[in-house]
Amino acid sequence: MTQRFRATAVVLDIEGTTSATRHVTDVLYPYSRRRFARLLTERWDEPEVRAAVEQVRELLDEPEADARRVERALGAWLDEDRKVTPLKSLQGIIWAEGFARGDLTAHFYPDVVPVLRRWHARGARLYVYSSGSVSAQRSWFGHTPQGDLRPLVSGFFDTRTAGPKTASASYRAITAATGVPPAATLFLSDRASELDAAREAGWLTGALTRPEEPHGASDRTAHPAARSFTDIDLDLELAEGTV
Ligand SMILES: CSCCC(=O)C(=O)COP(=O)(O)O
Ligand SMILES: [Mg+2]
Repeated sequence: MTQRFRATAVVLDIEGTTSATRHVTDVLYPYSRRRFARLLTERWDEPEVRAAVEQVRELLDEPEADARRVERALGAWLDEDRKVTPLKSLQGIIWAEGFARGDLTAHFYPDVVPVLRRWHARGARLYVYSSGSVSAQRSWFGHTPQGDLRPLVSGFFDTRTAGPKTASASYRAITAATGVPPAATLFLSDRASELDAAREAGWLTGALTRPEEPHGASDRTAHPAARSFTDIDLDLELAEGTV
């Protein structure tokens, strides 16, 4: 069923929305898991690695946790698919290098890229908000089978720069950064808990209910539901009171 939204900006979730969860869990996750030990031993003193290690120690409440202990924690969080900021930061470092080397390629559902190009050409502003780090998001959009999609995107947000995806304050922080009124901002995600938080911040919401997605919102979600991007009709005429 086609869903019509009057919005000037669209904020995109990645996993389960633009892209297959399986590609993340079956390709990217094992790639990072195999490289954590080396990153933590050989690059322990790099500021980005150190900052993430300190966050891991805080979460564990173990200020002296060494590289082996940190690696074990990262592995456990991966097993549980915990979207924890330091895990995502360290994965982002590893993945950025993997994409740059040509080891990794992103996945986008076939309906997504033509629609994003069309929306962008018509003047919509596109943003990304994912649990994956901004560095991972840039690499993902920069290395797709459909080419480099980064020119389509006006800004990237993650749990470090905006906050947790299930907190309405995070969506308010994104609104402050984009300057686009909440009522003219559409968030597309597969997770009802994220959509609930965006709606609480006054955003428009669209649930992606792709049948092949394991965590996808059900068709009976409280949010307007679309099975693919071709079911989303974006009306770029500015709604009264949104400017
Ligand atoms: C390319 S970003 C890596 C994907 C990832 O690690 C992740 O957790 C995605 O979660 P999302 O918020 O996009 O559902
Ligand atoms: Mg998602």
